[in-house]
Amino acid sequence: MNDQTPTSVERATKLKGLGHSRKRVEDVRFTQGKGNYVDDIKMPGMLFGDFVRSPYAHARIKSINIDAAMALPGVVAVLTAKDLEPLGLHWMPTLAGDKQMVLADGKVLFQGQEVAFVVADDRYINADAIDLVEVEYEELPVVTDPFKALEPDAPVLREDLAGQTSGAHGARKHHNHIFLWEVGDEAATDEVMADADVVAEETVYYHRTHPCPLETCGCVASMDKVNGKLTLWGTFQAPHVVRTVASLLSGIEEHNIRVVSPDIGGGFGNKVGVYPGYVCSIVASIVTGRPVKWIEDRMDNLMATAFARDYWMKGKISATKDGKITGLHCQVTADHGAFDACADPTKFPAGFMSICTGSYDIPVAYLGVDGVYTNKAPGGVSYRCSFRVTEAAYFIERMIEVLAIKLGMDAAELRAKNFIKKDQFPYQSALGWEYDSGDYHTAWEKALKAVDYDALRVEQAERVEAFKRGETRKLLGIGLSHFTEIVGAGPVKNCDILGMGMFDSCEIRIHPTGSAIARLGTISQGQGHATTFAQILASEIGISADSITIEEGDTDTAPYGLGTYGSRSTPVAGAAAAMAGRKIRAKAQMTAAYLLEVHDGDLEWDVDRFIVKGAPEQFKTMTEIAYASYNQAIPGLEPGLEAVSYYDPPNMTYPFGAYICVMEIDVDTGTHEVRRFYALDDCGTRINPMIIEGQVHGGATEAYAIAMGQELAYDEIGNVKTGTLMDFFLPTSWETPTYETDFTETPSPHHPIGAKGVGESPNVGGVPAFSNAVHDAFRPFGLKQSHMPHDQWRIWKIANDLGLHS
Ligand code: PCD
Ligand SMILES: [Cu+]
Repeated sequence: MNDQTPTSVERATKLKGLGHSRKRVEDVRFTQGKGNYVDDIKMPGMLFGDFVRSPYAHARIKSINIDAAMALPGVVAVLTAKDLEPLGLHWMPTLAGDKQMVLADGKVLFQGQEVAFVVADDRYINADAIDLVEVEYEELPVVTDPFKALEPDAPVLREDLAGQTSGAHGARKHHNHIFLWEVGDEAATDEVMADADVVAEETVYYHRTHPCPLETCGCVASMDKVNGKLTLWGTFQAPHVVRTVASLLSGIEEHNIRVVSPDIGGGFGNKVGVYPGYVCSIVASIVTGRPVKWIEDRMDNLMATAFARDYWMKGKISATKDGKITGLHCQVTADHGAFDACADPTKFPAGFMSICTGSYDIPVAYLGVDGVYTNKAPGGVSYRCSFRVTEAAYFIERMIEVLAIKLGMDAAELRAKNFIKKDQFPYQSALGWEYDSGDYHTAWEKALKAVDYDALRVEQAERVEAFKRGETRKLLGIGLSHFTEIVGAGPVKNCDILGMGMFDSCEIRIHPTGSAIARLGTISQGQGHATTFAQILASEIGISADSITIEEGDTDTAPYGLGTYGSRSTPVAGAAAAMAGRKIRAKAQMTAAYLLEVHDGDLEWDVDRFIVKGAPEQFKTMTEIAYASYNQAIPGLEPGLEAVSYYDPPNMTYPFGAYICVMEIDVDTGTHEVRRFYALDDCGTRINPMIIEGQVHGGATEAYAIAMGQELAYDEIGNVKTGTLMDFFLPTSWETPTYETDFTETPSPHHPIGAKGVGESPNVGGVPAFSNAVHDAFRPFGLKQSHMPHDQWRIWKIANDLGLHS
């Protein structure tokens, strides 16, 4: 080699592959206002659809009169359940094995429920027409409390299920009961609790909230009657699933349906489910023969689309006197709203709530979850948390704190004492998971050291003394959280959605001049897949990330995949990308061997080329190989250089992290100030450190929102009290704390590049850190448990109840 030849390191740097903080390629378009969102789609002759929604949470519909609305010029159609019934589309299946009304069929079950679909020439006519639809309601008694819903004389919500003693997930014990899901060994757990030295008990409530992405949900449906093709653009987190479901529901053959997710303005789980708006838009387009657009407004989105959480978790945790945890018992009452439309893998009606033993080595455990119907909107989703993992993490991280209080032990020490040890991985949890890898002690020690934990405890103790002497009105809280996530659903053998196995895919096509396009079955909603998937491929196939186009979201071109949620893109589609890349390399090696006139086995891969072993000056670069693949006849090889991989992961990945929040609380006003927030994440091999940092900032901010003020609140008669952004807390830059990010790197042993997901981790770990900080500030004054969100009023109330205002 002469001096001009770049070294391997120089060439690797140029590729911008794994570990490179490559700038997000999608941002050029976004920052210049050149994104292409659903509402940007405009078609000739396009109509607009919008819903008449129920003002009541529970009412019988006595009549619907559409005459006045139809008489308004510009109104093309008004659909009601009666129009959908002959098509069998007035109800639709939910992702959880239940069914849901598309348009109110005889009654309404939550405020904001879709009653009629008005189709008109423009949005303004629509708004007027909605007011002209006359619906006569007869109010029925409302149940918004899941415990009251299970009382013997509670009103019957789902009359359609009358007499059905079992549902999609087993026996129903009451007319408002959906299922009881049980995991673990209850008898053994009870036994351990009975003779334990110490048992701490607490009810932990994780309130109802909402993902509230900046862009609301919407779609454009266009039925081309001439060639029988339906095109559906929409804010879908799982476009292929939408295509399959649309085909099964409508009877239109799947090849005649094209589903496209264009740019999406945030998903956060909200855009996983199937909503009545999609069905009605498709029907309206078929009926009118014109494209129909439906876009929610903010209130529609908050009131009627997928909520998150609403879990009442009754816990018991037992330990020896010196703090070794011996058992965990968790009984959940889960408020699912009017229809069970939770987005979870079929066999997991409470998602991965059974990860609630967290980061700890707990020998026996039991989890029971009762799903309950109430008069609230349907659609429990994993709002930035893989299928109920934030609920699980919040539960265990609160129980640890409660146990520490009971034991009189430091909560950081109690955690360290019970962590699963590094040499215990792969670790079999009492509730059935196999944790693939972890090194919790290292992460925890790093975190405690970074914030100087011991000094903080000293400062806190001094603060309490100063407070008692009347020298200050501010308390100091130290919020600890060590979480274990479970992401990357999932092995097809136990994870499916409506029977569709949860693999994912990547298809790569190398062009003759050595650049490439790759398509995947996932869909970015802001995560930056176009940037990071190209990086995985760059490292695998030796083509610069800048020369690789990544495409997702068009079912006519992308290979089948289950979509993006549950931080599954990196663990599953990312793995498929690496595997497809390796197929490309395997074929490239044969081509290189032919060109260099050596045996395949005499070659070795070196960043972007194959070199002859022992003779590195003889090589063929990927660019040369690409050209030869198309333009030179190579005996025994087909022309072209393409590969596809459908990847069924052997297990999920288990990212983890250590978060610490230091918070000042003003006892008199109930205000708080986050003095410090330290977030250490371990997501295995890091593809793009800068994107990871962005993910942590975003997720921690959503965690902050949820813990400190965000709530989807209802009054007793089922009115949504937080249906606008005036009331529903979305932090602005003004409220958002500053974050310090850090990492350790424990690769997943089964993922081809060792990567684990990270997008949801900061929410999973962040919520307990913020909430524990509030609790910890008041702990010296006797506070054990109080419910989120910790808004100003609730914090003031804690202080008041503890007698700190007198
Ligand atoms: N190791 C690693 C991992 C990861 N990464 C990166 O990061 C991201 C993320 O990833 P993940 O974790 O895998 O995830 P995904 O799948 O992709 O995504 C999903 C997520 O994501 C998150 N984030 C975000 N961001 C934004 N911007 N937007 C949005 O919307 C969102 N969302 C959220 C959510 S909620 Mo669910 O749905 O609830 O279930 S789930 C979720 C991407 O880009 C990747 O590549 C890296 O770099 N490395
Ligand atoms: Cu979740």
